[in-house]
Amino acid sequence: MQKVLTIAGTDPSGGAGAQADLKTFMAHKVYGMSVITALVAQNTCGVRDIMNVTPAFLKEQFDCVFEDIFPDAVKIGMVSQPELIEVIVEKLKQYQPKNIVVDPVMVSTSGDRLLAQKALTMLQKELLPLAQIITPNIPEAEVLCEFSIESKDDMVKAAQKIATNYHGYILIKGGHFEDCADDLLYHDGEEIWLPCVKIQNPNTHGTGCTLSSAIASNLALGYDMVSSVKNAKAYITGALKDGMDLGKGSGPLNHCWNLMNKA
Ligand SMILES: Nc1ncnc2c1ncn2[C@@H]1O[C@H](COP(=O)(O)OP(=O)(O)OP(=O)(O)O)[C@@H](O)[C@H]1O
Ligand SMILES: Cc1ncc(CO)c(N)n1
Repeated sequence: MQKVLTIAGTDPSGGAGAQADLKTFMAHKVYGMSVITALVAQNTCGVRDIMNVTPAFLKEQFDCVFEDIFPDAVKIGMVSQPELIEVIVEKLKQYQPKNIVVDPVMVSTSGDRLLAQKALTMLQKELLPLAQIITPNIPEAEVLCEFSIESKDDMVKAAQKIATNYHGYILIKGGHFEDCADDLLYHDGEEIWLPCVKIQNPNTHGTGCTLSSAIASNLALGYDMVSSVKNAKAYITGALKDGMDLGKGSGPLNHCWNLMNKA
């Protein structure tokens, strides 16, 4: 059984964060584990409050997992404090897991800031270099490349700029564009586009969490990076097409979309 760990914040309404990650792991038939960075009081309408764990408690959780059930892949999501990023960097260097996916979560779908400003430098300088792949959405890619992204050409320029400081795979997600949801996978000067028509579904809470967890699951299952990203894109597209509609805001995804027998 392949084991996958998420290091992330929570969502009590189950659509994003660690809860979405664990559902994604389950749907990929891998064994899911979670190290929690923060308790987040949120739902489909927005974030109300954040309670970060202490660095010491984060360390304990890390050791509990790695001393007992060593993961085949690790996905890192919301970490908003520099002290917590520091612990993650230290522990990843200590344990050296093979497949590391970093979703540089900065702002929630509802527009709430999830990354403290002073944590950004630490994220860019210390955490991103440890990842095999990073998965920024358009606003996050704009922060990393320091110019605004209006088109697919800009996505390529952004990836090229980010690649001057970061040498792993870069997946820039196009979900925030109006007319299409094409994602760009960039590595070593090579561009691979993952085209997708925009699905008319306002319920996109946790799409980024789900995509990065699906990539981690596929890497743990032994797929190479390009296949892992393509499989994950197919998974998120299927979940969006399912059209489940829960909650009063931007609703969550149905992770059972490919498991349910729809007669
Ligand atoms: N309406 C849509 N139709 C098709 N694909 C979409 C749509 N919205 C998002 N996606 C896809 O979902 C994945 C996640 O992208 P998105 O840009 O929404 O991430 P995100 O902003 O980090 O998500 P979140 O912050 O909500 O977790 C990408 O593959 C993107 O192309
Ligand atoms: C805990 C958490 N991580 C990530 C996101 C981004 O959607 C969110 N809303 N909440």
